[in-house]
Amino acid sequence: MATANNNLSVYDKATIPNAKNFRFGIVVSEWNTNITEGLFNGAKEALLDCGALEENIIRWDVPGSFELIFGSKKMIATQNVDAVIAIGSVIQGETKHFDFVCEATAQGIKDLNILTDTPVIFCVLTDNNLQQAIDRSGGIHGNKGTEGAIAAIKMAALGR
Ligand SMILES: Nc1c(NC[C@H](O)[C@H](O)[C@H](O)CO)[nH]c(=O)[nH]c1=O
Ligand SMILES: CC(=O)[C@@H](O)COP(=O)(O)O
Repeated sequence: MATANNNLSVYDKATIPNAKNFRFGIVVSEWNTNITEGLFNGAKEALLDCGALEENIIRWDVPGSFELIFGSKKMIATQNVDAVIAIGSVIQGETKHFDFVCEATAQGIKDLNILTDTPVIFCVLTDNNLQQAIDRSGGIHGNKGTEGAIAAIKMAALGR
């Protein structure tokens, strides 16, 4: 189902585990910060709404989405978190750089989910233009940050 038909911010709290006993790392890319701040706000609000404690939400900033990989790896290694939300916004420019950044970031985050025991949520928008990013970071299609937070809670609770 395309996002256009599926609001990213809709969740039923009755189906979400309580997050009060979990610690969350959120690694945020500084590229397109107007977008990533909206994603972060959506994620933090959803975590708190589902019972997470403010002191159990650790935020680190990294230069770009490619650096989400190392930032998430270091967050896992040093901060004793139950899940990491990797937040980025990649927007198509004039060259093929978009393709390489998106692919490398997705593959790197996938690798962390294989190589570590801590779930890393891929909360990275990969948009053709700024409007698509705006629409998915608190706009008409909701907030992928909210979606990422719910995924992080569910994955942190997996097997508990
Ligand atoms: N163009 C975007 C980038 N590019 C930067 C890379 O993510 C990386 O920081 C650089 O290649 C140095 O390693 N990053 C985004 O997050 N969003 C973009 O639109
Ligand atoms: C995703 C990118 O790296 C891209 O926004 C950079 O823009 P350009 O391809 O015009 O150099």
